[in-house]
Amino acid sequence: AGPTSADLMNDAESTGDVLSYGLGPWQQRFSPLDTLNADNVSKLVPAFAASLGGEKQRGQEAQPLVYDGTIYVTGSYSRLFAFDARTGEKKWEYNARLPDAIMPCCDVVNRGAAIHGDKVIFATLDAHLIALNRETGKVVWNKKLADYQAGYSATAAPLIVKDMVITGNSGGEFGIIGEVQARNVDTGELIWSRPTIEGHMGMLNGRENGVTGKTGATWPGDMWKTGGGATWLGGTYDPGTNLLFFGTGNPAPWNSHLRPGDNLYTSSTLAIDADTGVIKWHYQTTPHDGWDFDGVNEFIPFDATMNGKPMKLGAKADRNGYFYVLDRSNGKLLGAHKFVMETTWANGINLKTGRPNYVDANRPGAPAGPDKGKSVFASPSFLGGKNWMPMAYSQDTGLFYVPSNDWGMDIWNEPIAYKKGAAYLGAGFTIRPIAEDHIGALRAMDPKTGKIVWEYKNAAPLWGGVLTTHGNLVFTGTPEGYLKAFDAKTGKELWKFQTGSGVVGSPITWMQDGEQYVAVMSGWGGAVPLWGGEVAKTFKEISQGGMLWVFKLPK
Ligand SMILES: O=C(O)c1cc(C(=O)O)c2c(n1)C(=O)C(=O)c1cc(C(=O)O)[nH]c1-2
Ligand SMILES: [Ca+2]
Repeated sequence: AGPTSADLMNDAESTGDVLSYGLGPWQQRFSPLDTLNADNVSKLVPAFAASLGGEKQRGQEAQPLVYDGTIYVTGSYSRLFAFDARTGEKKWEYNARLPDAIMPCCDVVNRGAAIHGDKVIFATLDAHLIALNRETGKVVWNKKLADYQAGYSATAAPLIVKDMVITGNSGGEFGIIGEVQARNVDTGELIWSRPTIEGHMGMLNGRENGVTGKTGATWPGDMWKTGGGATWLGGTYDPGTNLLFFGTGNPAPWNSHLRPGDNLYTSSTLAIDADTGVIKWHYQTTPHDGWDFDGVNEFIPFDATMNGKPMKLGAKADRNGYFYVLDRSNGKLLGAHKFVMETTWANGINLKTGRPNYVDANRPGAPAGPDKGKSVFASPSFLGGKNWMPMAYSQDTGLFYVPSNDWGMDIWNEPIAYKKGAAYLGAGFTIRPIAEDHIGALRAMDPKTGKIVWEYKNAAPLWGGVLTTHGNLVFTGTPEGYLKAFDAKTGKELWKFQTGSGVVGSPITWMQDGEQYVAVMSGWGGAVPLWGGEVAKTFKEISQGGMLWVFKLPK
């Protein structure tokens, strides 16, 4: 019959499969396996590889799933594949056959699927949610999430909680309205929805379920009607508090002078009641964002002792360059630490108010008046101190492994008016490196002190997810084509393998036939080659690809 919702909640402990994005509802990306470890990882070799094929090979950001001898993985252009987990032979392929007019902002990516019972489910770039039969790849149901012609799309892996499939949306660069939807996993019918911008109505079981915030409170005039705040990275779930944690993206348009106010609930983390879709608390990382600092980054629950007290915590490495630690039961800020080289837009975060200490001179200038079109240098760049690529938390070392980037940008504002289905930025920009020797930096961060315990610097921006294991290992990929393994305690590089194209996917590990396997997607793409300015030019020689690589120790 396949995995149940209870099996999914147990995914972090069950090592014979990988049932969910992030390896469990907390998405710590921590595996208790240690058959493969810091002493023997240097011997790791490929077991097999499998191509996604297709004429157009682009950004492969997916995390594979493994269940009952099958690897399920999504590919660019909204495709889903089932491969034999022992041989790599293709079992079936589903291609969503997208309309020409889709409007993804940042490449034709997809980050993964979800499985439940006899179904495997994923979201598409034309904003549909599709459930396929796991064995055959045939469509069981197909639901429209939103209107792609208004700029909506979907790139995140769905999350399954209590027989509901929970999705975010994309389109913040087109003035869409961010939303979280919960649907019946068997039928695809909507159970509840929660918009993220104040003034918009939620739904529960076919009835109206409360307006999200008070109209006009933090947005001028009608700006809330096209306010952005996309939930484009999906969410995490804490069974203990029954809270879903969804980050929200940039306010629309980017030009902040057109929308004075905090612009709730953009660039925030929302804690949402899983049963009703009601917002229980929110924490806004960048109030009145003017730099495209989408706050979508994953909020990872973890338990730790702080100031001598055992606490239910959550951490988020934000696009704006600060690493936040909150009490996950109430959203109270406990710590905020810079994790990148520089944050020119703010001098730290005020722990009492929870607000950034803004450096006003480094906000891009107003579109009219004396500061008209004034360009400023800002760091991090709009692609972030950290973008979509998920960090990992080791329950052994107590450290978060954060895939981060050190870079800045020239950014200026322009006038803009909303037009359905058109880009809604009101800003221009060029990204620039800020260090001689690197852009990417994998950083091991102590969440209690904010101390960076070790770092690995990489020439190209890091754009792949991280995995850590009880074998004292940390895995991540590089645009230069390597999957690398590091010692989790010291950061020493222990192993690398050249996959033939940039690695921007998220690695996984599992036990099969008494051996520990590791798998990752290879295939360069995502936002950097499209939006990276000076940086994109430097790395334009990286080859495209679309391969699943699977590794194990020799027998
Ligand atoms: O506001 C949005 O709706 C939205 C969506 C997405 C997306 O769905 O991939 C990205 C962004 N914004 C974004 O700002 C961004 O830097 C970005 C990078 C990537 C990527 O996959 O490489 N997606 C997105
Ligand atoms: Ca965005």
